[in-house]
Amino acid sequence: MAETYDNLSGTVKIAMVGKFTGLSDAYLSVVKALLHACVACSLRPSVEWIAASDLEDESARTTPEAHASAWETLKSCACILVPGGFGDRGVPGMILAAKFARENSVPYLGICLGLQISVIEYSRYVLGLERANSEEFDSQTPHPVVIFMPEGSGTHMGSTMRLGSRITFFKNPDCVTSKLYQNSASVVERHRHKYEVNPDFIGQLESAGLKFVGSDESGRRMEVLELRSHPYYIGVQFHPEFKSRPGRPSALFLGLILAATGRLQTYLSHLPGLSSGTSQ
Ligand SMILES: NC(=O)CC[C@H](N)C(=O)O
Repeated sequence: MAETYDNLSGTVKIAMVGKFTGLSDAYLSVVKALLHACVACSLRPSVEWIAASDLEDESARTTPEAHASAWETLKSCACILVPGGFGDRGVPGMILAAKFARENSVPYLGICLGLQISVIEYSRYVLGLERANSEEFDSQTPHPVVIFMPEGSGTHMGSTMRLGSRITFFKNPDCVTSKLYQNSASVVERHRHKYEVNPDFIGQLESAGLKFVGSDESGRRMEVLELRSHPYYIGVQFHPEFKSRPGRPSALFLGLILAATGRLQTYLSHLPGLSSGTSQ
């Protein structure tokens, strides 16, 4: 691995947009997953850490230099990743980053909170539901597009969090996510969340172009979203970074880096045929 790393030629700039307050190893797995995916593409990752709050309009008034620099960095990156997180700090900035990615065809991967951010962004700016939000950030929102999961975790005692390995079924084998998981019909990935997409808004969001291509076995809990009219815009409720390994990069991180470097379509066209199996 070390030898391979030394021989990497190019660099790919990845914008990581998150809360980033204080020291945290919460993003370590994400950084490693990016490394695994980049090495598989013979590239070095250059991770640009962008504090989401610096992207917010408020920051233009209070800390104009940080605001300008955050936007300059975001615009210089080949792809954008919004990782998981809890709490409302930086959420408006993450929404702006997702909007920027969507409107400018910049490859985007939203993980857990990052998926929920995409749903809020799309609801506000495409459906026109100005105050759409997650109940986590605004319990009074008139448009709760992300809601608290009523049952929490039934199988993991003592926790309101939905945790651990669970299966996601792809509704349509033609979606980019299923293809990246080697054309699997389903995939097992790890979870860690309390909120989920509100099923009452799925119809509206899908009619407006945001497709929910993967769900749990009930079909009501959304696990994967894609924007078809975009080179790579994927949100996942699970955490694909936890199962990424050197030499066996996570499919969605690989997809992000391939899209960022203009190689995704070629890669997808060389995949094996449809399988009815589960990707582990
Ligand atoms: N791990 C996460 O990103 C969690 C997202 C969100 N805070 C939730 O609880 O659902």
